[in-house]
Amino acid sequence: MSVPSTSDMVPISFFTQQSVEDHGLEKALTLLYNRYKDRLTSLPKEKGWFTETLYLYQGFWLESERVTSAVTVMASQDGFQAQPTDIYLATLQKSGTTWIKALAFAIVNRTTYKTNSLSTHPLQIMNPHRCVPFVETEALFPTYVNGHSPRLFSTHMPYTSLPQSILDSRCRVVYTCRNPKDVLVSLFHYANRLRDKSLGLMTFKEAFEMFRKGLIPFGPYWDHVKGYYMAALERPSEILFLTYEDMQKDTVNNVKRLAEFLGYPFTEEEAAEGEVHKIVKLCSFETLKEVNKHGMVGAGFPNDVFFRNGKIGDWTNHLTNEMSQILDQLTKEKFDGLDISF
Ligand SMILES: Nc1ncnc2c1ncn2[C@@H]1O[C@H](COP(=O)(O)OS(=O)(=O)O)[C@@H](OP(=O)(O)O)[C@H]1O
Repeated sequence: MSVPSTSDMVPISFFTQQSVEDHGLEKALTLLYNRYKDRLTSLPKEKGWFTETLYLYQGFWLESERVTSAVTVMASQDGFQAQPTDIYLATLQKSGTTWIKALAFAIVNRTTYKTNSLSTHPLQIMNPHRCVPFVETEALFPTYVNGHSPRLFSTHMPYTSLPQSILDSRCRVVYTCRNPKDVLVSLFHYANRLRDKSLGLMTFKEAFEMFRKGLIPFGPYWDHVKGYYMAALERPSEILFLTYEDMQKDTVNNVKRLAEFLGYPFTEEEAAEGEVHKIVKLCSFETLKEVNKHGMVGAGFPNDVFFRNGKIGDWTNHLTNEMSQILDQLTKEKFDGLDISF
């Protein structure tokens, strides 16, 4: 896979083979682990999905040593500096992170990366995860070095755990959530592809039991969603709350809404030229899956792992009636009084 040279617009991503080799991802994670291990040992623990351990930190379960994990969250809280023009794309894993990264990147950078010259568009060449870095990974390797604005970041951190500088900066935050039953199914397949080989494969029953107890990375699911939902109610001009399902059902109008919220509304001229549709197509599951058939995002993360089937409702092929009812009941209780539907 050829990688375009770094420009002012694409952040220098540590998430490339080259820089992983140069800097040593494992070494960086080990350094962070050593810095925070005293804090980790005092935390409640459970079995992880990807690694041996999930730690309960600030009310949420975090894996031990991964790119987005307890130690990278702690390091971000200690050192991450937000800028007022930053844009944050927050999600729980498997809720549409890759898709929203592609859309936001394409929208914000559309004058530099034109949808008319698709063959050179970064999203036709590399994974959306390489175009938009995680806040959590800034603690490992800073990615924006050219004073580029706005900086686009994603994060899996719960609202209440965001670095204080993000909360204080009043930057724009986009939160995307997804039906918990589809999140569970997606996470189950993802974990079985990526978890430490020594742990063996998970059964779906095992995954379900952990999910319902809230034991997922950055979970409980319901608390994560509710945290951002409440924040969006309080600060609607700063936090946009989207669902994966709405995005699927009416992609065009939600992309327009996203562009407006981000401060990059489509002009009438662009609308007449079909720019919205071009961006929707560029970021569609089918297009991105094809681009990402081969290669790696970075060490241990094949490009194709982020594109499974991209549909609403695959849970019907995995959950028994009883499992479905249990999760429906939990969702009803936890989201009581909130206007969230899938
Ligand atoms: N462009 C686009 N459009 C629609 N759906 C998409 C797209 N890209 C990825 N996907 C599907 O999203 C699921 C992966 O979720 P995330 O991107 O949040 O995963 S991650 O947190 O970044 O690991 C995963 O869902 P499942 O297919 O149900 O497993 C992906 O297939």
